[in-house]
Amino acid sequence: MDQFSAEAELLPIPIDDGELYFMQQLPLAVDNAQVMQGLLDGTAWKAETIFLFGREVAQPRLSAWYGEKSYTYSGRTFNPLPFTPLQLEIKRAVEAATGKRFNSVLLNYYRNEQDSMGFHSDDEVELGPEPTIASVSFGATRTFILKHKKLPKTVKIDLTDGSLLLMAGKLQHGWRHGINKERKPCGARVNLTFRLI
Ligand SMILES: O=C(O)CCC(=O)C(=O)O
Ligand SMILES: [Fe+2]
Repeated sequence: MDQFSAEAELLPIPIDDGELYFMQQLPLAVDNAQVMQGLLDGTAWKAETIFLFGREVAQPRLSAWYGEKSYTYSGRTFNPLPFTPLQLEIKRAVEAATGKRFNSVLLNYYRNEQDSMGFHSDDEVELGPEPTIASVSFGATRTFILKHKKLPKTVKIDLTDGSLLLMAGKLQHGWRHGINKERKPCGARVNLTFRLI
């Protein structure tokens, strides 16, 4: 992948109440399919549970937390595993592309069209007042949906294989985001959200 090709440009997506940037292809030393396979095989995937109306149910996806600091997410504290070499390589590429630093990553594995992520803001206090979160996707394209908290506004972004989405500024204050189930069958997708705690 050519570092200076148009695909590897981090471009702003105009949005009210926050900052959003998109890069079509994060420049990496190996191709996306190899990275995807490495992440599928080399991650300690877990079916985390959540409490829904007083009942414990499995989240509709698998996930794993890696990095240098423990972290509270959806009211639960995660003790991360140390970064793997592949994660460090992706982190290095993300830091080069964004000029930002990260020390943890949440990985999510959407096995098929039935897997999803509910609407939320990544606004935990550990992330600071204006969290900068870099989201890298591999595998099947899924639609990332942003819903404004106060206004009837929705923004949809196709997160394609190899893409990088950067959320920054007041975005987590103004918006929630999530991934809906798909009606049509689709393959597996892995997403990494790099964060600084
Ligand atoms: O899978 C995605 O693109 C979204 C992930 C996300 O919102 C998160 O990890 O907080
Ligand atoms: Fe999120």
